[in-house]
Amino acid sequence: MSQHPSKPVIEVRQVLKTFAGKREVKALEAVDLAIGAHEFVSILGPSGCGKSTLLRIVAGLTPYQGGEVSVNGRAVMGPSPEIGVVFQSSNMLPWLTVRENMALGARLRKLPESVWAPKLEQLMGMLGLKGFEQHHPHQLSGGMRQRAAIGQILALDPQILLMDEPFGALDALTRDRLNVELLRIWQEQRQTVLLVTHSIAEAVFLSDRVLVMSGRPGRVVKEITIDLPRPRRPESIKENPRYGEYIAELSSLMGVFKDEH
Ligand SMILES: Nc1ncnc2c1ncn2[C@@H]1O[C@H](COP(=O)(O)OP(=O)(O)OP(=O)(O)O)[C@@H](O)[C@H]1O
Repeated sequence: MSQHPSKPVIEVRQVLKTFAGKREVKALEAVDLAIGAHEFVSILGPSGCGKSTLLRIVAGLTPYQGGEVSVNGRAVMGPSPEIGVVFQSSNMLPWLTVRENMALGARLRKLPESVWAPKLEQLMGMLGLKGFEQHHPHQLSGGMRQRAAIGQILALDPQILLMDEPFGALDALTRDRLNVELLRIWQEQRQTVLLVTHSIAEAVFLSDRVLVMSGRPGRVVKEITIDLPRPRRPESIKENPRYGEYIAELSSLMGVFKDEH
């Protein structure tokens, strides 16, 4: 399952994860996946099947009990600068401005301002945040806050982007717009992306491949290659008959699994 011809950047083999507690939860069982350089891969699966857990394991934020996880051929032992993680709600500090928040990671890593400042300028433009540099997070719309959160991560130039429902809290229109922006940025910078989403349309629009997980304990049970031309635009892609076929195939697969909680 999930074989990729080039040497994988992210490789997960037979990973097991059980949360201990009053009621033990077996979250993941024998998860396999491999993601090649510059690929955009999405994970779909019923609620509670372990998608976020899997992403956090790859990010080095959550330990696991069995199997192997490697990034660029090295076993994941903890967070690493080559990986940037974007969560559903932005983790910007409310007392800092947008610019200060976006510069924070670079400052903490003690990178010289001459390196990150021009990059920040470019990102502000790309993300439509010009003119909002001195605003505080609460002065931004939800969509802008999430753009700034993505900017915070991109400012660190990660080779790999892990995204957990980054647009899940936004209205449909804003979400569609940010998907277009994300794709534009990815087209330019070609990070290796692993995205967790609940939206079949989002997964099809953005991805090279979509992985479908089973209900808990989650496993990757299906992999669909999205063979749609790039660059993709929402208007033209929806006219492609294959788009509808992928949506239908994934909808029927997702219908098989019940949400678990
Ligand atoms: N820290 C934790 N302690 C105990 N159980 C946990 C913890 N984190 C997650 N779980 C459990 O593990 C299972 C998988 O959770 P996870 O958040 O990875 O699923 P998900 O597929 O991302 O769900 P959703 O789509 O609803 O966000 C769930 O049953 C959840 O309750």
